Amino acid sequence: MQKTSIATVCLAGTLEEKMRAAAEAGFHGIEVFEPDLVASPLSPEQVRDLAEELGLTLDLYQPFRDLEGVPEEQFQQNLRRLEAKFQLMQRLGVDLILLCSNVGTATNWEDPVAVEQLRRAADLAAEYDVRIAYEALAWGRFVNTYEHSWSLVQQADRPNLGLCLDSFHILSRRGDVTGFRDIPGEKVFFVQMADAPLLLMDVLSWSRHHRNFPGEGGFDLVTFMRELYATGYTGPVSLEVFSDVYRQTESVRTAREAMRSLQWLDDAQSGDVPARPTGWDFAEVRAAEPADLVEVLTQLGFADRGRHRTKDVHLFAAGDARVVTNDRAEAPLEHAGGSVIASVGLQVPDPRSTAEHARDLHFPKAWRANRADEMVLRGVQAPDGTEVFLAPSTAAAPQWVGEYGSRAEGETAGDDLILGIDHVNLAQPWQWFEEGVLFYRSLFGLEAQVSNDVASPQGLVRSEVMRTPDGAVRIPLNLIPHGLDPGRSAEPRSLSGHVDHDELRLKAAYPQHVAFLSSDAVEVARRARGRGLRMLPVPSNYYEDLAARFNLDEGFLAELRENDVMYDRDEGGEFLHFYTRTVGTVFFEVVERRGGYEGYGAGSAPVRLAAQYDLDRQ
Ligand SMILES: O=C(O)c1ccc(O)c(O)c1
Ligand SMILES: [Mg+2]
Repeated sequence: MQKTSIATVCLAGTLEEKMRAAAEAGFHGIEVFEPDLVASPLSPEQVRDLAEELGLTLDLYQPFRDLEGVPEEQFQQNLRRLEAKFQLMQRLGVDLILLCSNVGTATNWEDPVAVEQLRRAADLAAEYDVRIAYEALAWGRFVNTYEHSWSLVQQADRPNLGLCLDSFHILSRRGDVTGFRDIPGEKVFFVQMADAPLLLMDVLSWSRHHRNFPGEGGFDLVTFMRELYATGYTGPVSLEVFSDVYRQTESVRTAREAMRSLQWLDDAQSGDVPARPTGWDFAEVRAAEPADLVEVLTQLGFADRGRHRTKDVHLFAAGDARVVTNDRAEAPLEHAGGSVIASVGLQVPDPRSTAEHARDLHFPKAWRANRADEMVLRGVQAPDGTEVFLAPSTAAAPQWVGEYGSRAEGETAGDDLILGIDHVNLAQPWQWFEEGVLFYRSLFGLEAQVSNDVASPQGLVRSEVMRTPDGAVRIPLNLIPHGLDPGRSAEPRSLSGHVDHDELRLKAAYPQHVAFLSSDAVEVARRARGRGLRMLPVPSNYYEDLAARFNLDEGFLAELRENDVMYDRDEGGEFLHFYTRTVGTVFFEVVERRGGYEGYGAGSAPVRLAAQYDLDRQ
């Protein structure tokens, strides 16, 4: 990897805390963001000494604003302002300054005037051995593309005047990065990387609030890096992320996430794609009231495959869907009145190499005590605390199934209409949503489907599905809005080691679910009702709306309505699904996909959330 750097604006805390966090995470250097310095009690000399002590280089001083394209008198004032910064930079020991394209004070723009002023600024900088990196802000008044900034830099023709390429400014405007080929690498003085969710909003607000780290958003940063390296650029790759989330989360954790994002980008850019999971091995649900869980699973058609030889857990199975449940009430869950998807098992081609990859990315390990004669699954902890176990890909029943019960395998198969796990929906505390996206992308090569917002009575739930291209593994991540946040603070979770009791308790406060794939959802619902299952009730208004939206056969509609089964249709095919009552905070869904339907029942999620909210309050 090339030299790594991070802008202090990415991190929470004081300048000193930011610097310590960057060093702790292993960054080579930092960009000093001016407002952080101005607000710091440290003198420039002390900042310089602290950097040296921490082993950090000070790579860039930024930003300098609104210099060019102004009337001469104003320009002279700007030069004085600039010179003061050069003097400051000498005290800091920084020799590169970032100059943003003018966003306000330039009024009668003419390229030649700006060129001449950039040239004069560069000549002044040369007296201080300073270099200037000119950055086209996406909302620059006249210069807002890198092509334009490059044209001005070329015309100004000074060795100490070059470009800063910032992925956000370029990709937010759908810039064409193949144009980098026209720029010699040595004229790129600095590179700032940021990702962002693909939002439709003005670029300034998008940039100032919603940037995130590479791999957490929707930009094609892989192509960006390839084109950048093709110029021969060898300078630092720096992160510059303005984020409402990361400004308030623990800085060491954020810095580690930032470093991981660069590792992912480096791997991805060199064509290194992680081995993808081939399917679900199991889901583990723990409840304060395990008997309730057992009841719902049994009613759904799951067979009790017995207790584990040595642990207080039970296996329930139907088709290839396997759910492990706790036998005894767990104190922390009881306290929260909840339940939790404690872990999931993913089948991967080579668990050992996925585990090694997890270690390289510094994801904490998940541990389970095992006896010598038991199959050991390697595990890793997702940012939300969910443990993800790595099982070998297999078409047959996994080997560990033999550790349960005494009955011969296959004797109690469960309902034959249930085929396997379709998806596992994991609620994400707001401060770790982005980390969740990078976790599944960097470790498992999952891809993010376009996100959407789902209305709930307690706020908007942002939902983003991480999935394998073939759909074998789908993990919708739901960002829990503040209204639903049970008072969880942004306190750092332990960065290594086991999910502790507090962790479990907090996680148990969020609704999560496991969805099973079936070949006939209406029939599964009918049978389950026959066994006494309480479904999530669907209001009559929903079916009237369905009738209006789709020209459904009367009999079919009645069948859906009688069984509380919901319906959706798109170009690909049809979707039928229903939800069970909630046990603590976990519930189950049964889905049927007809044709090439790839969604999750858009339109039904708000109805589900409202129904659950209603039940919760009864
Ligand atoms: O939002 C800004 O003003 C701003 C400042 C400096 C940068 O490097 C940048 O990308 C944006
Ligand atoms: Mg920038």
